[in-house]
Amino acid sequence: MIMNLEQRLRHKLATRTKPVGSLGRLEDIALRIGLIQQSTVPELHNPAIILFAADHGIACEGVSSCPREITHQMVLNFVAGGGGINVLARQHGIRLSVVDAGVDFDFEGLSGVVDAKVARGSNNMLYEPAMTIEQCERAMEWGRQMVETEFERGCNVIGFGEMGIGNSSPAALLLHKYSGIALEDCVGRGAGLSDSGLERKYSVLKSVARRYDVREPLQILATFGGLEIAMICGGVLQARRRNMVIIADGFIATSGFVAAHSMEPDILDNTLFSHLSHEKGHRAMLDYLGVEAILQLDLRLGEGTGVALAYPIIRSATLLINQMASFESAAVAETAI
Ligand SMILES: Cc1cc2ncn([C@H]3O[C@H](COP(=O)(O)O)[C@@H](O)[C@H]3O)c2cc1C
Ligand SMILES: O=C(O)c1cccnc1
Repeated sequence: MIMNLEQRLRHKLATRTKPVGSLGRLEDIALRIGLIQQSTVPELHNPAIILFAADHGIACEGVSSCPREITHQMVLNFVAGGGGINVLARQHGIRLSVVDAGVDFDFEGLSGVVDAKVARGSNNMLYEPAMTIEQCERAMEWGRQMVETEFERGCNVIGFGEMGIGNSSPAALLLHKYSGIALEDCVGRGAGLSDSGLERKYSVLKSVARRYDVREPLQILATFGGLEIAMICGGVLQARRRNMVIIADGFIATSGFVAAHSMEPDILDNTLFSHLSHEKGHRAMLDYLGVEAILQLDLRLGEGTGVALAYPIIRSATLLINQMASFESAAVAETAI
């Protein structure tokens, strides 16, 4: 009998020295990566996380519990190696690039920050679209270029992180606009809003949502998105083109995947979803995409931290399918199961 690739992968998993199916979702992950790479010996090389940072015009409407300056202060912290993502990327041997997608601060050529600044933050979408179409396209192009650089370095597994005070607002609006899910179910506390802060955020975002009637995917992204989210969107599209394994992070980064999915639904074939965030709309977001997350740790940080935490598990899946003995090679009786 001639088996197709999926059948061969399933057969390989079923004949490793373990009860059938006992590696649970790790088997699904191995299967997925095998299908992406069209190989029964899938391998991950040179893992990378690209962290895109940007400011947001909407942040001055009191939609975040934090002041805008934290965006650039955190970028400096990432460069110094002190962010949560720095710790996790170091721990797991993941290359981290930090990109100024549109921070309202002059880093003056600081080494360790890629200068991709399209603007000093997005516009306040309460009054005008967050980005012009041209800015949005430029941001997407930067995302593509950053991924291309990683591809040229031999990277075949990539994740995206974000930093940008106020960016849970564009993420909520993008989910609402692309999916049609009620805005109320998309808006959460972000970095830590109080009850009254959450009410204010919802009322501001309701005004924004009503202000524009745009339906075309790129227009939605330009109107309601942010520069770092547009870069993630462009990056995801390029990573799919280069047939990489793509790892999605939390609510905010995944909004870039929702945008990419609206332009090219096939990105889902290459994507693994690292974790279910504590942020309110994330479960609805994953349900909308029809996917399940690997981890559930109540993280609500972003930065790519979920990607870094899920990576060793994803890698384990490839090591297991490649390195475990088969019943035959180890002379273990298959009937033992
Ligand atoms: C110190 C600090 C570090 C962070 N790292 C990521 N975020 C996260 O929180 C922000 C989104 O939440 P909101 O929309 O409520 O502003 C983003 O910067 C996100 O990356 C942080 C937030 C803070 C305060
Ligand atoms: O899930 C996320 O990406 C998230 C949630 C809250 C704050 N920052 C990021």
